[in-house]
Amino acid sequence: MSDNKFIIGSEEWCAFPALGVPAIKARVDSGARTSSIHAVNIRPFKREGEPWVSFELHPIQNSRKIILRCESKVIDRRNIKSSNGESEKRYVIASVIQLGGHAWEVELTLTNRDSMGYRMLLGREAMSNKTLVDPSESFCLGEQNDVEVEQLYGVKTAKKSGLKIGLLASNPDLYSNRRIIEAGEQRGHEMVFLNIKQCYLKLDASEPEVHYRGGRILNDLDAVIPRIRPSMTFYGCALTRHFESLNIMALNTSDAITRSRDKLFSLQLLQKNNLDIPTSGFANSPVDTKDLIDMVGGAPLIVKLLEGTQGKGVVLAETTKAAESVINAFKSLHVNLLVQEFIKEAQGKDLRCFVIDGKVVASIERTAAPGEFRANIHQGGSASIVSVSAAEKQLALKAAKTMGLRVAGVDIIRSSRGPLLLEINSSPGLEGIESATGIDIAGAMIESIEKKLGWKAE
Ligand SMILES: Nc1ncnc2c1ncn2[C@@H]1O[C@H](COP(=O)(O)OP(=O)(O)OP(=O)(O)O)[C@@H](O)[C@H]1O
Ligand SMILES: [Mg+2]
Ligand SMILES: [Mg+2]
Repeated sequence: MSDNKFIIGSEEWCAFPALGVPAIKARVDSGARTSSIHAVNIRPFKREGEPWVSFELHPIQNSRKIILRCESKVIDRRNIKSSNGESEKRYVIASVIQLGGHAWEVELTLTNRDSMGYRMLLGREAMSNKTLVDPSESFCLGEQNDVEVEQLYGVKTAKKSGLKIGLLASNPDLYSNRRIIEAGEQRGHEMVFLNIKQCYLKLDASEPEVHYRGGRILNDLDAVIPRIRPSMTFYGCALTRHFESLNIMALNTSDAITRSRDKLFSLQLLQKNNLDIPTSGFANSPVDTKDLIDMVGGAPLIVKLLEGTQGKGVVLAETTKAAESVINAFKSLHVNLLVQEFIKEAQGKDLRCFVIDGKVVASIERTAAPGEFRANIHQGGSASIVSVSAAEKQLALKAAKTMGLRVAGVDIIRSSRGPLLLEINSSPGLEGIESATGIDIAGAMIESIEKKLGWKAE
């Protein structure tokens, strides 16, 4: 039976002549049914009435130095479950694989394998009747070193190019947005400012697209940085989600942004994960106002609108009477509000920790203007450098992780019972914190994209 089968190891070098790929290292995995190959910026198109795709392939593991654009006829679209259990609809192509001296046609699904070690996975369907696997061996059909592989690509090597990164925002003149564009360009990338309102979406099972006013198609971006203002949350998150469905990386995902924009939901998520927050209460009916006030320890207390920013919806009620009338007044206007214990001992100060990729990259202390308890810069607060304790750092990191944010501005208030989380921002401003600390935070944000996409400067 196995007479004409040949043995392969757990990794092998393959080639796909029709795709213009002279060498790609594959992980051999008989536990996987289908084979897949790394593909980004996948663009479906029609050729002589038939469905085709063009895609970019970075054939070298953990590197984007070499980029090939490949084209192939599409033979199917299929739901594939990846190793992390998530299902994804993928294009399927057929191509002749060369392995050692052997060649035969295999099916490949196209997917972004940036987060995987290998740019290609050889599954059992492609092996059947051809090969036997010896998992204890590697490169049974010959090894190739980096230099040889790069030489093979020599002629085809695209000139070293940066990434193409879209900034999804509203105002290009804002300090934070200017800095992000500048930092990306400084690091050698092509930065595109995209006004969220001018993007529109094509929802289609086989050809999803994002268009920009005037008709330009934005499917060729490598990554997007969503900087969605609160009033644009719904549309901005839908747009970010659409980019994600095109396999374009979002620095913060639409899910995480949506989650963090709901203050009540965020607090629930934080307390569920045992992270300390000020005791807070939420009720539907004014009938419960009195008890709600008692529940958080009575006046003085804080009343927060669920949809406030820059400190605008945060009120300090000094007495029980004042608290009752403020709460009932808001209730009669049908706005959702949160009642919260007042952390008096913070004396109008709070901390902002800027978290990127599981690290606190910068922290400042904000101090409220005289006579004010809100430390927001927009309320006249001032920023200064501060050293934060290990416990405070831990709290900030856990909070960002709980919310699923790769980039987060975590606000912490120092109470007599330790640091408490106030809120977590998915589009934290850069001006106050960069000027107080002198740290290149915009650069660190771009670096996070580079890392995630395996891009390295020459
Ligand atoms: N429970 C509290 N006790 C004492 N001070 C508080 C409390 N909650 C908020 N503050 C103060 O009020 C400020 C604004 O509150 P918070 O951050 O919750 O509101 P915001 O409107 O969402 O602001 P942002 O612009 O940061 O999103 C805080 O930075 C802090 O200084
Ligand atoms: Mg806020
Ligand atoms: Mg705040």
